[in-house]
Amino acid sequence: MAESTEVRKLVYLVTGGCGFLGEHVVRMLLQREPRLSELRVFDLHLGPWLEELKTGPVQVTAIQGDVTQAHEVAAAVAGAHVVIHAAGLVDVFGRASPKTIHEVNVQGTKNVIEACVQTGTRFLVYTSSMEVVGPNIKGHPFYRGNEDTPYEAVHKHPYPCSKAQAERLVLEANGREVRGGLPLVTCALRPTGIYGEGHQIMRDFYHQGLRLGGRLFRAIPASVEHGRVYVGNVAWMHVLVARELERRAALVGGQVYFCYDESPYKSYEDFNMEFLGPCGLRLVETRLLAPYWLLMLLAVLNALLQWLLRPLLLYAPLLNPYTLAVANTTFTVSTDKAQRHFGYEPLFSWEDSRTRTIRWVRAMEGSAQ
Ligand SMILES: NC(=O)C1=CN([C@@H]2O[C@H](COP(=O)(O)OP(=O)(O)OC[C@H]3O[C@@H](n4cnc5c(N)ncnc54)[C@H](O)[C@@H]3O)[C@@H](O)[C@H]2O)C=CC1
Ligand SMILES: CC(C)CCC[C@@H](C)[C@H]1CC[C@H]2[C@@H]3[C@H](O)CC4=CC(=O)CC[C@]4(C)[C@H]3CC[C@]12C
Repeated sequence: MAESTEVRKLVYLVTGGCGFLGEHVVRMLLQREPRLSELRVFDLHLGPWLEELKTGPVQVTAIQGDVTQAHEVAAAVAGAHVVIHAAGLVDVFGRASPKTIHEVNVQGTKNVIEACVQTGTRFLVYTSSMEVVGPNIKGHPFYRGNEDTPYEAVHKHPYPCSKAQAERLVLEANGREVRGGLPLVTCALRPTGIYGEGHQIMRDFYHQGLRLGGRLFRAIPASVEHGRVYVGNVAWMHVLVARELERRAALVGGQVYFCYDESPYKSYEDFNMEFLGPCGLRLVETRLLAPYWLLMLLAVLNALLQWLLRPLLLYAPLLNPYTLAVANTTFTVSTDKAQRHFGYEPLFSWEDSRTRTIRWVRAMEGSAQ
């Protein structure tokens, strides 16, 4: 915990505070926000690790709740100075229904905004996503673009649709009068594919590699770049922008920021191998064996099987037409907007991010080494 002579007087609320990103935001706030007096962690499922955080100088309040329930959200928001809204249903695999995704991501966000307005909370940071922009269903590349790069954002999938709608609501709410008469200040952060300690899909790839005798098979051409950002840097960006929302309200309010750091531009699979390689897995070149049309056929078959089996069981593999399209379309960002607007610099270098992630993969049970 950071010791500081600054007065602790601020109350923060982190929704989704027990998720992959949320846990990093919670820990980062405790380490790097010296003005914090109380940290409320709101989630549908509370993690046992929260207990160990309750012994420091900051009051950590765990709130088991559902963002789709307006009264639960309002009770959690009341009296908070800042809300970081990271709760969301991250599902591109067809596990949840489109209705549920909409309820959590859109209605949940509406509830958070209304709670701020009703209770007088003035600062709201929303965790959006690169998916709000793309890749679009036409497969247009977004090559090292920034927040102002023109791009035809066309969505059909429930997840990006819901994130885009929610982001719009948050940005439109900037300037609304909250209880007490002052204006609400909001902004949205758009991470690209987040990686780091706790990343479930990395875990899945690692275990799949172990099952396949230490091998993974290349499905996507190495030339397709996929944007990635380290979870610690995404968390740091949330902490920093939350702090600066008050001081730089006129500049930051109503803005969107991509989350970026020094992670290299690579294909999704080559990037994963930066961590899985040192943990004993290798990527086998099978592009000739698995051309794009064959992968698309498998993806469509998976979607069909999911639909057929739905009455009996949930079949939700990683490969479906949507995930294949996302993985197979270049989408990378190159921007310094967060640096210009609120002084963001990545807290973790690429070497640090890589080392930390490798250490986490190695610590997983059944390591290949
Ligand atoms: N994982 C990624 O690569 C990216 C994630 N994001 C966004 O970051 C945010 C966090 O994502 P992750 O940490 O990856 O996902 P996660 O699934 O690990 O965390 C989401 C958290 O929200 C909670 N939650 C879900 N439904 C809820 C509800 N009805 N009420 C209260 N809490 C609820 C979950 O229990 C979970 O702890 C999400 O908003 C997601 O859209 C954005 C870009 C990339
Ligand atoms: C062998 C397959 C073709 C490889 C499948 C990989 C996919 C599961 C993942 C490739 C790209 C990922 C998405 C991307 O990083 C952007 C995202 C942003 C979010 O806000 C949520 C997660 C995700 C949609 C992420 C999900 C997994 C991939 C589709």
